Amino acid sequence: MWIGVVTLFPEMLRAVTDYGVTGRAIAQGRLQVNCWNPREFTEDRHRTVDDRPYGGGPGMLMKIDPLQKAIVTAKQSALARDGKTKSVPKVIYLSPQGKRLDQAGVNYLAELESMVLVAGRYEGVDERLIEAEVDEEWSIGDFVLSGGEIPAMALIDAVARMLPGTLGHEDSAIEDSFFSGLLDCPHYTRPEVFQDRQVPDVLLGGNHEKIRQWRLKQALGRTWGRRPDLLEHLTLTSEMKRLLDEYIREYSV
Ligand SMILES: NC(=O)c1ccc(NCc2ccccc2)nc1
Repeated sequence: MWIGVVTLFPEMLRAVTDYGVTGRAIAQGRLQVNCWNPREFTEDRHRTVDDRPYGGGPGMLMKIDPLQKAIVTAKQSALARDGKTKSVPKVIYLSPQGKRLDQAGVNYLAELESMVLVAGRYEGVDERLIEAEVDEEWSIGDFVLSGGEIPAMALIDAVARMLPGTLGHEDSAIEDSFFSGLLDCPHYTRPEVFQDRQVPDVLLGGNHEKIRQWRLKQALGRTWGRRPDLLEHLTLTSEMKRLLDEYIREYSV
């Protein structure tokens, strides 16, 4: 997948390009991340990228012209890259006003061939730039950050995990609770006893079917207890209903 990022702080993207699962996906050629800095597209002596809002009020907005030039250049670069037929990259703006990102949204974005992520700074951008250049607006949560770079990197990371060949153990994405719509089950590793706390016996037993059922029951129970709203959107199999009932009965004793 080809991802362009329009940002005033391209160095921040090293957090995903130089480390971990995302860094490996890039090293293995499964993911490309390129940055374009609006400041490189300014034409004034002071390389101005922000301006005051019409109507007054606190803070500044990103200037339209340098931002638009950066977005257009990123899109052209996506289309000019060598290789097979290319679709025009989707331009995505990260903002608190966007659609809430969840795993379903990540799965949808992971299917795209390319995208340009626009990381806003200051109080955001001129609405006419959004109308003229942005295809989709997404939010990683109901809170305001000082810039869209961290949301952009969160999106890149979540999408990169879904690319084929990224997760060594293919099942881990599928077992990812959010992939299944449930919260994750508890996890344990050595030592067997930590501060008098034991690892659940079933996990030491080696009976994979019992372990699968225990993990599913724990995931269902935790979702029921911590995020009942997630359960509302799920169709439970008869096995899931049985396991959740067991959990609730044990929980209520
Ligand atoms: N919740 C998010 O995804 C998010 C995205 C960006 C951001 N800060 C930059 C910005 C501020 C105001 C308007 C547009 C962009 N903060 C949070």
